[in-house]
Amino acid sequence: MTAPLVIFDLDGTLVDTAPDLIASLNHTIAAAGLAPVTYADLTHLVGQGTRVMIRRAFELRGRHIGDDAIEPLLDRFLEHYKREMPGSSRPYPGLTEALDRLSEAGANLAVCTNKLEELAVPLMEKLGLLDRFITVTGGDTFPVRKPDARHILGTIERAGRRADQAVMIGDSINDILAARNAGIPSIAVTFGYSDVPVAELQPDHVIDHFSELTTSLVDRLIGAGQAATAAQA
Ligand SMILES: O=C(O)COP(=O)(O)O
Ligand SMILES: [Mg+2]
Repeated sequence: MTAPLVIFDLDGTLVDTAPDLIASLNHTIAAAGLAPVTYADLTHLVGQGTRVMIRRAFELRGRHIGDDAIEPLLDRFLEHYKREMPGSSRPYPGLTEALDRLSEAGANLAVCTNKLEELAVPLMEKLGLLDRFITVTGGDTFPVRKPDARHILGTIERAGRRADQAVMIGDSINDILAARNAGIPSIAVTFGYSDVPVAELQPDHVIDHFSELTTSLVDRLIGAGQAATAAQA
């Protein structure tokens, strides 16, 4: 079997960024007089990038915000988030061991996140993760983002690989839908920021800890995907 391409989501999958997202979001919306949001709120707000997160925070408080009004608030968020980076954000337990395991077995690793590239890349760099991945694509890398299949397919192309060699690992509906739309298998993690239990999203597999992310699991899911495609042909 050719070496797999293992594609990871970032926020809520590779790295626990919630405390810093909440701090920067609350700093941002305080400027508009909005009350601070909590971790429970964040699971409904995060997933579609910073602009959508700000808009959803306004909706949560019963306020509408137009596209033009978001831009200065986005700048306020970016300035705060970049200044504090990496703040208290840390890779999830067992991540580095899992990445070592996969790399030693010959897998290629990539990141497909809806976070802006200008935040995703330096965050990963500061956490010592960047060099492990052959490509990192963000929510603004292509004209579309997850759950659009083209975000994942574009990531696979940048990695120089094919869709039938890839698996997607994520924490939210955007990841599982994007994988389904791209026709690749998915693994959901239970420790991220989904607003529903991830099993309800019907991923191909669910893990509670990175110790469960083994090369045999990855090979099995990719092999099953290839078998299903062959059966349809
Ligand atoms: O920051 C977001 O809104 C989403 O980021 P993710 O795609 O890495 O989960
Ligand atoms: Mg995520």
